[in-house]
Amino acid sequence: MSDSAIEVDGLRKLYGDTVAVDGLDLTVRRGEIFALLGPNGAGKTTTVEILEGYRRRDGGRVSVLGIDPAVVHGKRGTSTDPTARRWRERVGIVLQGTGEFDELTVGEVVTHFARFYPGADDPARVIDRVGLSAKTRARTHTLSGGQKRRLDVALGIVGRPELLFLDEPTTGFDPEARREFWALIRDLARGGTTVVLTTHYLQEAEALADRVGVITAGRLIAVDTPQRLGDRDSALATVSWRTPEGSWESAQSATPTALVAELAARFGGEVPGLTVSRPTLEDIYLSMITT
Ligand SMILES: Nc1ncnc2c1ncn2[C@@H]1O[C@H](COP(=O)(O)OP(=O)(O)OP(=O)(O)O)[C@@H](O)[C@H]1O
Repeated sequence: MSDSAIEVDGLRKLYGDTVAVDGLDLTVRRGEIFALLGPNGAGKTTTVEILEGYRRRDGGRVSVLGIDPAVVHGKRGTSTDPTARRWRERVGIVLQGTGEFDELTVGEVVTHFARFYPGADDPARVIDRVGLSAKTRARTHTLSGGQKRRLDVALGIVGRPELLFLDEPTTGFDPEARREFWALIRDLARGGTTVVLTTHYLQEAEALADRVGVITAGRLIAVDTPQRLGDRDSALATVSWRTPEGSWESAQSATPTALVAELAARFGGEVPGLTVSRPTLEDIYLSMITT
């Protein structure tokens, strides 16, 4: 079995004259959490939808769990085509916001979706994992925005997928729900699930991803761990402190430890208001997409 869950080589997608994806190369390893970052319109959703078998491509080579998703395009999980059916059973998808199923309750919807998968998880357990147990009997149209999103996630994982796609999964979540969601995703990854997510929350990418990829104008311009992206780990540190007169000073340094030692000697001990910081993932990301 290949080490890669996803292999993409020279992917291209046009909408009329618009080049949405322009020769994109990407490898996602089995078992990793991979975050795709990029500005609005960069081509993330188009790329992910091609990988999910929901959109046709115009060029390039794509393999997802060993299958070209073009083969399953237009064939649903209930399809009689055995290749399409088996592949769809192995892939979980959380699209950008659905979460409403007329008069059905949360419990009914999750139980209904579970029937599509031979190895489905227990619906009650899944509802509990996404923090919706108290809403099991609630009709889906009565859920809040964040609760509908949790239901989307429940439907994405109820089939116990090998590979899970999450498109902006925590939009509308409150901070506590977001942290609970991160714990759930880490738990799935520990259990061997490969996770590909798109997000505009850099903090989310940093908290979750083993590697991040930055897409601009339909190309992948950088791939690395959140800690090393754009040489972040070797970027200059900013040291700030308060002077005896009460004003603030700061200096950039490649050797912040030495600078702090020097300041400590100068102050004869504690340095007032001392902070040492490196560029955040957001700083690095913004410098990448604006150059
Ligand atoms: N169905 C479509 N028809 C025509 N153009 C489209 C279609 N879908 C996307 N595009 C265009 O393709 C480009 C890439 O869009 P895409 O939705 O993949 O970007 P994205 O990175 O997911 O953006 P966002 O962060 O806003 O979700 C954009 O220029 C968009 O306008």
